[in-house]
Amino acid sequence: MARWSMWHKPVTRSVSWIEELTTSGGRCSRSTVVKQACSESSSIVKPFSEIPGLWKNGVGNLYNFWKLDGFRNLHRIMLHNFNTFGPIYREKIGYYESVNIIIPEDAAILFKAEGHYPKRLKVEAWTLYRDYRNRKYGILLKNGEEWRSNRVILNKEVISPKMLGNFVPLLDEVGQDFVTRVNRKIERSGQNRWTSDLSQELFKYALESVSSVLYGERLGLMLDYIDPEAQHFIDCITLMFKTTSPMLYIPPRLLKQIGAKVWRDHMEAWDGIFNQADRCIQNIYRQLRQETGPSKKYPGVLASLLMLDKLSIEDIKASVTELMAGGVDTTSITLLWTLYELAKHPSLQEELRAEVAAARAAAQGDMLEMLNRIPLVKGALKETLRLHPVAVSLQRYITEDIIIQNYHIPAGTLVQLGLYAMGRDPKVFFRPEQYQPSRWLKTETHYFKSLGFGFGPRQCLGRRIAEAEMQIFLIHMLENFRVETQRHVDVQSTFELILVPDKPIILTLKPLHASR
Ligand code: HEM
Repeated sequence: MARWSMWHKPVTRSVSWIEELTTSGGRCSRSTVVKQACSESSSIVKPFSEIPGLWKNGVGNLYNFWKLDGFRNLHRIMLHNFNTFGPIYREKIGYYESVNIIIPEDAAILFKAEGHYPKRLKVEAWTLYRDYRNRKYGILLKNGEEWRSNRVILNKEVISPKMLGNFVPLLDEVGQDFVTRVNRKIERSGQNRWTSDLSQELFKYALESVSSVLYGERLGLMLDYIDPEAQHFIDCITLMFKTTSPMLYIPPRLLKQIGAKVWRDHMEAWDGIFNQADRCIQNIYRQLRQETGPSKKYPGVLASLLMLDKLSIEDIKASVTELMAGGVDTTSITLLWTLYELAKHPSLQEELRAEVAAARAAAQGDMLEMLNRIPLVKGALKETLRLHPVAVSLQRYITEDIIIQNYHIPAGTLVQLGLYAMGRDPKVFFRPEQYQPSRWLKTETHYFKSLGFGFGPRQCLGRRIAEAEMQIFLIHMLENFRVETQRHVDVQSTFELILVPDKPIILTLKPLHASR
């Protein structure tokens, strides 16, 4: 515990160096200043080898990790390690080696050292699949200059605020259809309510939303009969994530060689994802070639990229597939957690409902305008991502030497910010166990605290789509239904590469208005 109380002192020093660096007119290189600072204060900067942690025996650590069911408990193990070692620790599990940090100010130092081509942990299972099937890497897996040149083009079509006007009407339509679907379920129940594990419904909502933005077309997942291929795609994404986590620690090449089931399942999952994405992409490509004149309607991200003609078709296909795969479990699980929290906090739910009603009245129903008037709804989503982040950690290979918590960390090291641990740390968030969306409205500093979508040029490419999709969903749900949950059901997270609920979340939706 003594370590914890020392946290903030050295951090202030490190940050002021970085501030000095960034305000020095850019003439002095950062590494030079760090080196200078190192030599001036070498008595207090401790070497890399002194960082506390378990990093000397990767195989032994892997065995212990496996005994602790670490493949599913990674987030809890990280939390425990920060409690044991303090705000920085080094670890090696199997062939995976990293330095882990938790303090927002240290995150600022990390991201300042990410370089021009930020690089995350390489997920070898994903690259091995593409190499094996001879498929191109998309934006998620590319690195270096190729990543940057692709990302600059994709940014304009996917994450630029200008695109929101195109995305919102498409997402709004899906949101309205979800309400109709829930009303149908309520009607059929004959009990004026619908109680269910909503996860499958939310997967469909998320896939319908992201596909509608990517392809400018609906897949029809809000209808009673749905295409079995689309359902298969959803199942494949879940399987793909689940089978990735053990392969973070055991080399997938080895598992492939011995024909391990986890590798075979992983291949099957990616095959299903690529096949469905190929079908959607070919369909739009065919339509585009048959079109005669320009259309006023927004054609979707894929068609826009094809018409722009700045990326090769293979690059477009690879990135659109990754956008489609990245756009399902991420938003749907965040929405599920949000509904769960709102069900547990009925008066907060009423506050949000009142905010949405006022926004609807002030914006006269204009959805784009409404999105500017719902700060508490946005706070609720941030709060969900604080307590239930999709990613356990953010990672970067640093491109220059840095000093964190008075330890020297050499360039090339994989440094991870423990997002889950940070969100639950009482030194970072006041009463972290409480779900309080209003904490994000206060003027107190949120410096490097809201990192659910990552940070900087390598942050989540789908962020704009995800945020709009989730805000629109909550607007429609709050306007139409009251969400309730069974009392005393405590749901935790489990690690399946992304964090997911460890048991079904059963929710009851009750209509606010009598059916017409
Ligand atoms: C609640 C929803 C979501 C969360 C919390 C989330 C979170 C993240 C995080 C933490 C990263 C890594 C960022 C970094 O390293 O700094 C990421 C990357 C990425 N996300 Fe998301 N994501 C969400 C939804 C989506 C959606 C809807 C899409 C697609 C439409 C998407 C596509 C991507 C892609 C392509 C990348 C890789 C970008 C790159 O490497 O340049 N995500 N996401």
